[in-house]
Amino acid sequence: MALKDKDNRQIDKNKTFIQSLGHALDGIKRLILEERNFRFDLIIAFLAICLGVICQIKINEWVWLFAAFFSVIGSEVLNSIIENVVDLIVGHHYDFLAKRAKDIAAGGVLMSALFAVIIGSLIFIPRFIQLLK
Ligand SMILES: Nc1ncnc2c1ncn2[C@@H]1O[C@H](COP(=O)(O)OP(=O)(O)OP(=O)(O)O)[C@@H](O)[C@H]1O
Repeated sequence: MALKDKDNRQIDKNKTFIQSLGHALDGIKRLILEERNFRFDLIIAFLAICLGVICQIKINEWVWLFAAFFSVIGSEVLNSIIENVVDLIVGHHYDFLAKRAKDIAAGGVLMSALFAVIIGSLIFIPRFIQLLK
């Protein structure tokens, strides 16, 4: 068993896979509950999957779609980590380095979102054009 303090707060390493999994699921729950942009990404991903099923996209298109999805999710996760670590270090004070770190992290999210828009457009726009013909 991992060591816990009187308030049941664990600070040492996980001892079992189940324990690690529990904390990882806690992290995902926190992202969903606390990060508005993360929820928005999940909704967009769900709509893209529905559209992919309706349009019967090819296997290589599914691969690109999921690559785009996980690229956005990955950068959102990195962005959240940076925001939390910066807030932990700086607290509620204006700090130029804090601004720089958070703005760069947000820039990373924007770039991966752009990548996802390009992938989505390459897959779906030709099909919409086909439908209009
Ligand atoms: N301690 C700070 N010092 C200086 N600027 C800060 C600080 N905290 C936040 N900022 C600025 O405010 C912006 C918003 O910060 P915040 O922590 O609210 O991110 P956020 O709104 O949660 O980001 P996201 O839109 O990705 O969810 C940052 O991008 C940064 O420009």
